[in-house]
Amino acid sequence: MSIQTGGLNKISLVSLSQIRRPIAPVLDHQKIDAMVSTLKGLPEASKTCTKEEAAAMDAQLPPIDVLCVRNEGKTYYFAFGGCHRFQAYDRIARETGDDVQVRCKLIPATRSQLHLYVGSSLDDMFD
Ligand SMILES: Nc1ncnc2c1ncn2[C@@H]1O[C@H](COP(=O)(O)OP(=O)(O)OP(=O)(O)O)[C@@H](O)[C@H]1O
Repeated sequence: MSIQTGGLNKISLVSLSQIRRPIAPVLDHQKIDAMVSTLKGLPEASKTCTKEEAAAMDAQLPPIDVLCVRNEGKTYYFAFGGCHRFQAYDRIARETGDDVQVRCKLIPATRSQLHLYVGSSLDDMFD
């Protein structure tokens, strides 16, 4: 649980295709395999977390913190963490050919807060 979402209990579903991920991840592919297994409800799901954690997660991945920014009347979603969970969702989307719903904790943010993360690329974020 992050500092920003410690007090937010609500979990929202946002389409994978709607979430912008400006920063390229460094990945552990075994972890992604295990997460994909979790999403598919397969037994090897508990490889990268304890059995108790996996059971508590009820065959789901923990929600990902997603910034939610309003700009010119539209809502934009940005994620800077959750790299491995996104890769797992990406794989399921590729395999099924469908957009998938991502479990998120939405954090309302302003343009200037987003600027802290992306710097001078801010305007490119809303293309
Ligand atoms: N196979 C799995 N099944 C279910 N949950 C998992 C699995 N592997 C890890 N988790 C849980 O998913 C959460 C995120 O894991 P982790 O931080 O390793 O990946 P991440 O998605 O890249 O996130 P971050 O960018 O915050 O590091 C943790 O709470 C972890 O316990």
